[in-house]
Amino acid sequence: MRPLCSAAVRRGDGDARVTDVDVVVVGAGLSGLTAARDLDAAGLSVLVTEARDRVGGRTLNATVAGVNVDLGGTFIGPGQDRVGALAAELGCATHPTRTAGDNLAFWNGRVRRYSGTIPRVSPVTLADVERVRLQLERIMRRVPLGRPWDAPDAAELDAQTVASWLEKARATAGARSLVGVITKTAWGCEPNEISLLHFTHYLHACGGLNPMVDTEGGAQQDHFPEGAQQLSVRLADKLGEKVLLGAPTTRIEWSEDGATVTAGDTIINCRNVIVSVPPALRGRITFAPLLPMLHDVLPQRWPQGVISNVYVAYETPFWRAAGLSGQVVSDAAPIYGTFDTGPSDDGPGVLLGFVGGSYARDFATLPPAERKLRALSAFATFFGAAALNPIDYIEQQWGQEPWSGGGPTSAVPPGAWTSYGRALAAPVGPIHWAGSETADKWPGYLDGAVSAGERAAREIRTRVQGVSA
Ligand SMILES: Cc1cc2nc3c(=O)[nH]c(=O)nc-3n(C[C@H](O)[C@H](O)[C@H](O)COP(=O)(O)OP(=O)(O)OC[C@H]3O[C@@H](n4cnc5c(N)ncnc54)[C@H](O)[C@@H]3O)c2cc1C
Repeated sequence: MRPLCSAAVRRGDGDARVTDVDVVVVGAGLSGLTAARDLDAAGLSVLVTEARDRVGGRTLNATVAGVNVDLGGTFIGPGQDRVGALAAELGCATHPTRTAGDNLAFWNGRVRRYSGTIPRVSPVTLADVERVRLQLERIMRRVPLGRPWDAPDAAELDAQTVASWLEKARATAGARSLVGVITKTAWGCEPNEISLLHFTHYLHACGGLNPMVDTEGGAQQDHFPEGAQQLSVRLADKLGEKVLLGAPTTRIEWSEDGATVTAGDTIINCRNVIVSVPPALRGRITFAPLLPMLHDVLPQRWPQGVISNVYVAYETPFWRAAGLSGQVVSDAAPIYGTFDTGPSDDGPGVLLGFVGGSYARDFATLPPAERKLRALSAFATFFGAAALNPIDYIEQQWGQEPWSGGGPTSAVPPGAWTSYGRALAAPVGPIHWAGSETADKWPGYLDGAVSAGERAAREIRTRVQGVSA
């Protein structure tokens, strides 16, 4: 089919600008921009409407003491082929995350050194964590990728939280705390907030617990020295005027033949729409007519977690001289996990810390000076008094970002997948769904954002150009 017309925005009679394109993509995060890139390359006219005045969504570059850092999505690892291929194509280099030296665990009020991923807090806890991991991975193999509701015991898995399952499995307090650190940092929630079906589906989509939590050989293996937002910035640069910033989509009127999208003061007539915002934020868009019931209610049942991250910079990475990697796992608020993302032994030294779950909700309400004090105190508990003298400090509260609604990803509660999951990625007439959370592999990650964008673009090409999906 011929493209409807060029994507160039033109002025209408009144204040509103009216334009026609083949496809409107709502959201200029990595997923939406990947979809737009593919459709543009396939000869379809596209317009990306973005609420913020920047691209990249949950990726955001910043500097601390002059060093590039990521305030959002940061790491990539083996098996994340789609984002790896995109990074290579766009010339976005990656760098191994620093692992040299011992890790630290702050556990039951004591700091201990260890090597590897799982902190050796006690032999009993270690053995129990392994037992729990094996049980969870046995369950995950029953949960089909992209169709968790088809698991033979889906209803049972979706009727319990991770916390209630741990209790039933008689997990030790140590194993429960460790799973708690994982839910706080991976989903921004507590174990009693997400369903076991969601947890095990996610594990399956990542290839298991170790690929998800490991640094070497796992999802934290590499990062982008120029920042992960560069992926979106470079995609947007190629799309040029086809990306409209500061234009929140508020209304989508649709029929089987097409849609009219209202984005800021621009009204766009199009043949198809891809909505790439986090599932919870779909509910802020008025769809006329109303979406089918499952699609309409889903945003209420797909909440984002809450996470904040902090970066502290020092003259030098003094912990390296003490034989430490800069990685910490902690069972106590405010900082549950840290990484060393500094450039070299000469300095500046840079530590990233994650504040997730229920404490992140409290943390966000504290005055900025108090937040900084608490974060520095935690770093000092881990690395000693030298951590109280930073040369720079920055932080990001994802729970207070209106166009993210939290982060890092959706913390899906019991009952949601089995009741509404079928509507997560299923198109409705001309409306298709992208966004990392709709991916079958690595959902909630940069890789999932890319593969979901690619899948949504394929769906549209099948519909419009008859290309096989
Ligand atoms: C603190 C943190 C750490 C993370 N760490 C990692 C990591 O190490 N590795 C990893 O792989 N992933 C990580 N992630 C997750 C990763 O960043 C996301 O999965 C990914 O960036 C999501 O991309 P997306 O395009 O699907 O969604 P988003 O990035 O959320 O993009 C959606 C876009 O839609 C826009 N939007 C929303 N509503 C509207 C509207 N009504 N109209 C128009 N535009 C709208 C938003 O402004 C945004 O630009 C992390 C995330 C956070 C927050």
